[in-house]
Amino acid sequence: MLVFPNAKLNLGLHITARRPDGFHTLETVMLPLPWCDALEVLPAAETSLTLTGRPIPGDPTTNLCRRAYELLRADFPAVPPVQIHLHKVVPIGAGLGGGSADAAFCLRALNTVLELSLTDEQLEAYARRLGSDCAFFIRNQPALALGRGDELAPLPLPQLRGAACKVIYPNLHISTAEAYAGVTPKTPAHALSAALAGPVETWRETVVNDFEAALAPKYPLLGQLKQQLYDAGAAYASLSGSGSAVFGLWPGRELPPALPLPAEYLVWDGQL
Ligand SMILES: C[C@@](CO)(OP(=O)(O)O)[C@H](O)COP(=O)(O)OP(=O)(O)OC[C@H]1O[C@@H](n2ccc(N)nc2=O)[C@H](O)[C@@H]1O
Ligand SMILES: Nc1ncnc2c1ncn2[C@@H]1O[C@H](COP(=O)(O)OP(=O)(O)O)[C@@H](O)[C@H]1O
Repeated sequence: MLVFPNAKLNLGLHITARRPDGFHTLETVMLPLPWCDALEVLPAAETSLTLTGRPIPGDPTTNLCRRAYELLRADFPAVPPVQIHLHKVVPIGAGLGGGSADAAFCLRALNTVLELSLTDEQLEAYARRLGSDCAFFIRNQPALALGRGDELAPLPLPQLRGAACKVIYPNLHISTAEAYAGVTPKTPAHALSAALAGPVETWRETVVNDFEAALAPKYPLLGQLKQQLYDAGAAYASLSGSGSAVFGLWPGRELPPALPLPAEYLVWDGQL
């Protein structure tokens, strides 16, 4: 079975408290971004994971696809071995949730290939054990995320349907744990879902990603890229998640011409 794990964007992100287990509670809205990896899962004589494309840091045995399979095998010891191939496209350490998407799409593909008949609720429970963001990718629809980022409620965003979007990855890996460590949690001035109910043009004043201020002293480049997107006419621009990818939105409009950016940056242009 061949699937295409897509990335996500965060629209606003409030870090509201630090939990005793070291994780943080947050309020964010996530939406699927059609920038995709390719993942194939097939029954096989022996279990294997092969990787092509963008190099993934860390030991392949800790790859989230492998961990997804091991998690299911622990509960279903009779499942046959599988051959997994991941072609990595989405940049890593970008705030685009690429690894989390691979994990969730792998769980979904294994559910089909191994005929486990798990429900979305059950798949979300497995996904949560692999990472805070993973559960989002099981249903893979725009959602308000609370708690550790894994308590999800659908939040349709009709004003963004078909919006033009540009994502810039400035070839900079930001560790999620390090980014959280730099933020002082606080109660948000107003609820994110209320701010997002307004026209996209108002979001510049009302929708905030708390990681931006925390990362600004160390990475002034991120603010400069955001300004470049506004200068190119974006209705809204922001860091995604804990960065380093920055995106701009042009609802109901064409994308601007290519921006002057260093050759080593990756740019995704498309429609939501
Ligand atoms: C910041 C967000 C926003 O959507 O996305 P990314 O920027 O990573 O894409 C997420 O909260 C990232 O979720 P995810 O990438 O799944 O994180 P996890 O693997 O669960 O945790 C990695 C590390 O981040 C910190 N962490 C993560 C989630 C959370 N709610 N509180 C935390 O403090 C912890 O230090 C943890 O050890
Ligand atoms: N399949 C995978 N793809 C990407 N990263 C993976 C994968 N499996 C494990 N990882 C680990 O997860 C970390 C975070 O990956 P990712 O979700 O892409 O980050 P972010 O959401 O911050 O952009 C990486 O540093 C990598 O070591």
